[in-house]
Amino acid sequence: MSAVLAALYPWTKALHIIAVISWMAGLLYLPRLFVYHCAAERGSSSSETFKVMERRLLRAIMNPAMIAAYVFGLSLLLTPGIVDWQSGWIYAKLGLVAVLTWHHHRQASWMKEFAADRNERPARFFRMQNEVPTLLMIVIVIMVVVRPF
Ligand code: HEM
Repeated sequence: MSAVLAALYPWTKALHIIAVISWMAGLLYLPRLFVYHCAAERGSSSSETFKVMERRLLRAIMNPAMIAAYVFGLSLLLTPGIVDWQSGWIYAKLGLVAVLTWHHHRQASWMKEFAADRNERPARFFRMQNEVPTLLMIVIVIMVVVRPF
């Protein structure tokens, strides 16, 4: 098992990065759709179009990309010699990934509110929420590449 993971390491890392990029693209784009959706009248054809776009983005891209990021990320964790469990960066990274995952689920619950025409939040709220995954992504990448502690 360890030998297989070690042999596959470059591929696992490439697939992890591809999955993370796809997940981040969705986490950054879905709140933008919510911003425009706020301006569409309930029941209008544009509101219905936003519902379809939001559902497809979450179900067809974000959910599978998140699962793939976890599967390949966990495989990297199990690859011998990759993570030194005495260093702090890996705990910081995994903690921030947990916050990112929580944010993913918040976005999914907002999508359900829009789908049921029950959103009461203003466009400004979704504009501000857009900063959350951006900040998390910056710190996560610094943790895994710079490994400051
Ligand atoms: C989903 C849970 C995740 C787990 C379990 C995980 C775990 C890991 C591990 C163990 C590595 C290997 C480090 C190495 O090869 O040196 C890695 C690499 C990497 N991860 Fe993650 N990760 C996760 C999510 C993320 C997220 C959300 C991001 C970015 C927003 C990210 C960005 C990266 C990058 C850029 C690398 C490559 C770093 C390098 O060049 O060595 N990961 N990840």
